[in-house]
Amino acid sequence: MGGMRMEAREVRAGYRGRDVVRDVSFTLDSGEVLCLLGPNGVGKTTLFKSLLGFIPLTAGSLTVDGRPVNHRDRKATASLIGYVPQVHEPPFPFVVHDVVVMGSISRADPLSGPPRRAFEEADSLLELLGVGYLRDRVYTEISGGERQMVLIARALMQNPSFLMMDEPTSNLDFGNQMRVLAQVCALARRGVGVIMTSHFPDHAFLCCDKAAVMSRGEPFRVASVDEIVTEGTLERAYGIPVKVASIDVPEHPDGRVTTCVPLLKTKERPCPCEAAG
Ligand SMILES: Nc1ncnc2c1ncn2[C@@H]1O[C@H](COP(=O)(O)OP(=O)(O)OP(=O)(O)O)[C@@H](O)[C@H]1O
Repeated sequence: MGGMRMEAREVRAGYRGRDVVRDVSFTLDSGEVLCLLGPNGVGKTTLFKSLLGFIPLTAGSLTVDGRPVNHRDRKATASLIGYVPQVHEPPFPFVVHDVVVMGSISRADPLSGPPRRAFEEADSLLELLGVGYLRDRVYTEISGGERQMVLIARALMQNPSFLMMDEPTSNLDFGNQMRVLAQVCALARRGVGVIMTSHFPDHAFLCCDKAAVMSRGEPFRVASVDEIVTEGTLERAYGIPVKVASIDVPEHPDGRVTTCVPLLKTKERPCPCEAAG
């Protein structure tokens, strides 16, 4: 893999003639992780849908290594850009291994079905993500965190150069959120370029190289996480006071971590113990 560049230029997209996403430009190189933040309804999923070709661009372009991405060529696009949707429950109780194999469907010959090696690949991807034990379980009967890993394995069946992950940590407990973010880092180390959305600005500091905060009425800008995830940007986007703090953590490889703290007005609430006294 290695050494590819995705470039979005002045992308616009929306629904029924109304642009939701305007003038989105960024570059993403192999091995980079871009975190897309922004309030509910601002257009994160819409941007994903347009970059994945589910809805048309009304202006602008998407290229990889300077060549326009042709979404009509499904096979070629599938190996270029993979997609991990939000965790959902499918209508049928498929076995986990089959859900992963289905990820190879755009590569498959429609008459003969998935190639034999797809079955082995599905096994090794589940192992790689640490969930080999789920292989014969029923997808509807596993937890949200386990489902997320299965959906990542399914997307990786295409061996995509770039991966778009829509809220990969939603509905996950604290531990599983971190396990998924650790997998995002591992994918990037293996050369995959990742774009992920999150509702937690801390996630950008935890595992991303670049960030963008989509905010109504503000231009879209991608830059380093430190440049983008600032108190001013978060306050304007989310409408709450926020402190961005760096704290010393000797156990951390960098010795310091940065975290975003929402400033709730806790002083106005009496402490329960005071009220009791
Ligand atoms: N199929 C659709 N038809 C028309 N409008 C839509 C459609 N899907 C989304 N929208 C509108 O587009 C805007 C952006 O929605 P989108 O789902 O992209 O936001 P989001 O940033 O992903 O939100 P969230 O964080 O809540 O998932 C919203 O105003 C939404 O109502």
